[in-house]
Amino acid sequence: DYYSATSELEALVDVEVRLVQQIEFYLQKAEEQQENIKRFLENVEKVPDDPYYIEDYFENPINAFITIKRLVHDWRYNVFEPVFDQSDLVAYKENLTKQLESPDFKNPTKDDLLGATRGLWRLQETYKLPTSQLANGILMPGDKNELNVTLSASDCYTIGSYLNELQQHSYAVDWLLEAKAKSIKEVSAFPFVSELSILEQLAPTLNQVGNKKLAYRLNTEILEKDPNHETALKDKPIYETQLAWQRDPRLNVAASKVDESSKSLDLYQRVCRGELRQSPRQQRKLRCFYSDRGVAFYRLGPFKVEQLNLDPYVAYFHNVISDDETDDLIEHGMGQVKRSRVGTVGNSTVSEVRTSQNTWLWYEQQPWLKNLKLRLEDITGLGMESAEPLQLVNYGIGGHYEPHYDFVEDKVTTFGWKGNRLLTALLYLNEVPMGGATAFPYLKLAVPPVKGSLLVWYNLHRSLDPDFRTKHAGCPVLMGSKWVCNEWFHEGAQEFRRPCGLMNDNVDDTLAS
Ligand SMILES: O=C(O)CCC(=O)C(=O)O
Ligand SMILES: [Fe+2]
Repeated sequence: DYYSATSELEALVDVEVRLVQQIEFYLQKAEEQQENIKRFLENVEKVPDDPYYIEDYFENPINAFITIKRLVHDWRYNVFEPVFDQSDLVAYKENLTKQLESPDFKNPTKDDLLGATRGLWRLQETYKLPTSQLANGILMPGDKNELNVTLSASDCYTIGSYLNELQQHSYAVDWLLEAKAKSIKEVSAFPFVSELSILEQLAPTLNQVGNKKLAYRLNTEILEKDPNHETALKDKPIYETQLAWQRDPRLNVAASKVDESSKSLDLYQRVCRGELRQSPRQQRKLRCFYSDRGVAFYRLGPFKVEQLNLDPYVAYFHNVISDDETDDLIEHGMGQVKRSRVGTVGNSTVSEVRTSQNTWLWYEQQPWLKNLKLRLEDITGLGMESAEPLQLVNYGIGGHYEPHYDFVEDKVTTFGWKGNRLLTALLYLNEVPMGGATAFPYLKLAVPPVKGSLLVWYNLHRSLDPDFRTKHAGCPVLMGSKWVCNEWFHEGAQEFRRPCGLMNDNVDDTLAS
């Protein structure tokens, strides 16, 4: 699909470039034809229509000839035939169809548009972006919108309609209202959407979200524009009855229940927005320092460590990988990534919980990754015998990964001797202009992506019991795209490197120096 990663999106530009070429070719032909016909008409208009002059005019045999020729010949061959003859158009249509259906020309589908709409909606919900701002191309307060992108009435209308399909009716109302306001202002826009079409969507949606009053008013507006409008006529008495009910307080039952899962989602979104963060008191013991991780090789060029949380231990290692390496990884991923799946091996599905694309890199098959592998081992102090291949991930429009644990419940069937995912090493490969932080809702921690830096944390306690405080998420990408690498170190074969403890809650200090 086109919506879950930006690498695929770039291919769309090619599609459009070719479409532009085709249509330009068509326009050029059509314009040439128009020019010819105009010139022809100018000549015809030179013939006097005043009887007094006509006689004079035809005294000249040449004029007589060209007039007759025009009627016998020119009108037919130079005007009617080219205009009415569709064979040029047929050839053109065939050419275009052939291009659109060729295997290297993947047309985006309705699902892509639904996916992109869902992405926009997710951004709007997570970052609390007002619809009118978003419709005018402003992502964050203070954003200057230098590219001057705005959405037209037709765009807003499409988003509204698709949000209805996605059952997000109250957001749909916002977008349709925006479309309505814009359609009144945009008189000569193309593509054009009529106020009536907008009202036809808007009135029932308002009804659905419980705003009966406005639904009724807009339904009346539809009838003002088209007194015989079938649906509006049918809906009118329904709205009237509902309004009468609403006015009766005995029929007014307000029920608002918030379920557990939406509460947890709300917590995550607040962390993504930066509304919830660690207090200075929580942060007071965090330090930044240089570390060679006990490896002589790094004595002269130590890592820059930034502690982000002490228990469970979460830390940033900065400047771990060079621009050349990040570029190589991204370039490698460009043509390879496929829609990400969630669930266990053999039992995974595509899901809106994780909208991104990814691919796996096996170290044995990619000798150029040898240095990176060594570096990851040195930093973590762990071995890669039981580790997974490197996972390369790309997030597109509104791409995110909802809160989850990296460990699995049934480690024996899933991973055998390799055991559970002990430590996550997350490498950030590019700058993300807005959004895309890695959020730990329980730790009130949102880690912004820093290009070339590595985020590490243990998913398991010293006892190898899962540490549920490590629940984390990839916040939606608000602007740009996000490339990361995941490396999961497993329990297997680490017994001397990270010896087990008897207690769950031994504070982990293996990474802390
Ligand atoms: O993209 C992120 O920031 C987090 C990714 C993640 O948690 C995962 O892939 O398991
Ligand atoms: Fe994760």
